[in-house]
Amino acid sequence: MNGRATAPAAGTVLNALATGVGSAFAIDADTTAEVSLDDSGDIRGEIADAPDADTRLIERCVELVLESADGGSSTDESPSLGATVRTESDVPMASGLKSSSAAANATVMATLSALDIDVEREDEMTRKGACRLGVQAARDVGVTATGAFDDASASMLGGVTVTDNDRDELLSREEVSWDVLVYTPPEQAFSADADVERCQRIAPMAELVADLALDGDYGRAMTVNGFAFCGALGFSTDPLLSALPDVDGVSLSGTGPSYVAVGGREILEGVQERWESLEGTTWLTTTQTDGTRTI
Ligand SMILES: Nc1ncnc2c1ncn2[C@@H]1O[C@H](COP(=O)(O)OP(=O)(O)OP(=O)(O)O)[C@@H](O)[C@H]1O
Ligand SMILES: O=C(O)C1=C[C@@H](O)[C@@H](O)[C@H](O)C1
Repeated sequence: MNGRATAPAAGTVLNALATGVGSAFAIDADTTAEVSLDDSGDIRGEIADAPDADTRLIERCVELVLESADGGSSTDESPSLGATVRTESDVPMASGLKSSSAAANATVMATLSALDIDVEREDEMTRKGACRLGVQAARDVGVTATGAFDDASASMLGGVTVTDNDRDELLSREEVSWDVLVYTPPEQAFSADADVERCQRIAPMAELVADLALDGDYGRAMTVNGFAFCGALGFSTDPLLSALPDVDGVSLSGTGPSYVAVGGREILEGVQERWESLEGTTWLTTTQTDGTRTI
């Protein structure tokens, strides 16, 4: 009774902290989860290379899947299921690249796979249903401001999504094929610590970004988002300015500290040279359209 799944990280088009509407795109950098079911009654999480990191999110994901699969059929006499869950990730935690959504999706999918439940069959558990369990887990353990259904849906479904995080509703999804440049400074910014009140002050800008994103004008949407949220969250706009005007779009990703840019490959290589003079790491990748998969 083992399951393994991998989920992509994501970059931001629109941060949902201002209005509850958000938009994100899956990128080709993965978090993998391995779940092993047992009859211990305990759920124990581990994060590779981060022995002191908070494992409550992935433990809660396993717990919610077991509860929803059980449907209240277990009795006092039946052995209670337990599990170990271990994640391994290409992207650093709390860096703005949606590692929490990827970890939640990979864990939910790996647990479903260990239980032999197929998310592609409507009568069992849909992909969106699986995604909503991960969002619920994130809310339960307090690692998110809005639930982050935007990040979670991009990672679960692949492509670029626009969502209403107040209602966990998908407003649009499109498969895109972009080159992506990522810059991650050597620090962490936890979404749960972000100043939501300051973000709410830029709601008119967020509404404009949502309109652009829903029109498919993702590049300009990202750039407006970048300037607005760098201001609200106190991050430098220098990486945005050094990427402009050549890129199609550039933004702070999530609640920072990473930045993402999209555009032609050669243009991004030029921006990478400039971003490499900053402290931290940069890498070139692409968008991802398959979303979360069992492996
Ligand atoms: N690879 C992982 N394995 C298990 N749990 C993780 C992993 N990555 C993140 N988490 C959980 O998510 C929390 C960090 O969430 P947070 O939303 O701040 O980061 P993020 O998703 O990288 O940022 P953002 O939402 O800005 O993209 C961690 O404290 C941990 O509980
Ligand atoms: O925690 C949250 O609710 C969020 C965090 C960031 O990734 C944002 O980009 C996202 O829109 C919402």
